[in-house]
Amino acid sequence: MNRPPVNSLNTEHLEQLHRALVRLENEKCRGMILSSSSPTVFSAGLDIREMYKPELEKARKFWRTLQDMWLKLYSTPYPTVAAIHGHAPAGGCLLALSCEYRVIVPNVKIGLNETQLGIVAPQWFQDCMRNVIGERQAEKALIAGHMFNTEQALQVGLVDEVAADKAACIARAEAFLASQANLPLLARKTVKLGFRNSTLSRLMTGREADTKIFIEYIFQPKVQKGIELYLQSLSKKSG
Ligand SMILES: CCCCCCCC/C=C\C=C\CC(=O)SCCNC(=O)CCNC(=O)[C@H](O)C(C)(C)COP(=O)(O)OP(=O)(O)OC[C@H]1O[C@@H](n2cnc3c(N)ncnc32)[C@H](O)[C@@H]1OP(=O)(O)O
Repeated sequence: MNRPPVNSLNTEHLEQLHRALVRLENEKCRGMILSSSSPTVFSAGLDIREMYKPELEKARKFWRTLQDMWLKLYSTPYPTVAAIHGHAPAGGCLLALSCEYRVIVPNVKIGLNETQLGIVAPQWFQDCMRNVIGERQAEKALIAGHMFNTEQALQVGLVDEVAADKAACIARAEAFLASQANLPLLARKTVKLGFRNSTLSRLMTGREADTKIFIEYIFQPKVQKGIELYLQSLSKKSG
């Protein structure tokens, strides 16, 4: 990902990611490392500006593009690793959770923090967390909107490994891909999809309902007010 300063996910960036995933699949890619050009941020999650006073059709397109990208990422036939050498809140955490393996560096915060922002992580975000860390830990983390530090993320199983820095993180991600390289492709892909199918189907069969929930939620005046205040707090911080 290379969308400075924080790889926030707007419609255009989501489309780029989606196109890249389609291309990798068409080219029979043998593995992907999802990484960031930023030295300190993996992805800041959804671009909050896409949800602030949007036009209805633009908001719908934004959400459908996010759904398209995630459906592709979660179901890739090739192995995927997230090299998390920077913070990964909310949608950034979703990207990492959607890969098959996660390597993180020290001093990083990762989690589905939506509750803390006064919004609700969509059901499929929650499913991804549950699938990785289990029901009990996911429920606790999501209710609190908890951001895990590196040690906590390792302990709870949100990530698989800690590496010292970006170079080591990429090297460990490559080692994971190498460990998968000799597995029969069809068997590997079938098992992966078997595990992920119910989560994928839940969104695929309820896409329109999911979009409607998103639209109705973000168009509420009190939610818009919350987004406005949050945007102000973010830009004050950097100002
Ligand atoms: C009943 C059922 C209802 C279901 C309803 C479903 C509704 C679901 C709706 C939404 C779901 C949303 C999921 C999300 O992903 S929301 C996004 C959450 N993300 C965050 O909270 C992260 C916010 N950012 C940060 O914490 C930091 O920026 C960090 C990533 C840690 C990086 O810190 P730092 O390096 O110090 O950078 P700055 O904070 O100074 O930021 C630099 C500039 O980038 C802007 N920024 C940051 N994050 C975002 C973002 N997510 N979107 C847009 N812009 C962002 C920030 O304002 C700075 O901009 P500027 O320099 O112009 O001031």
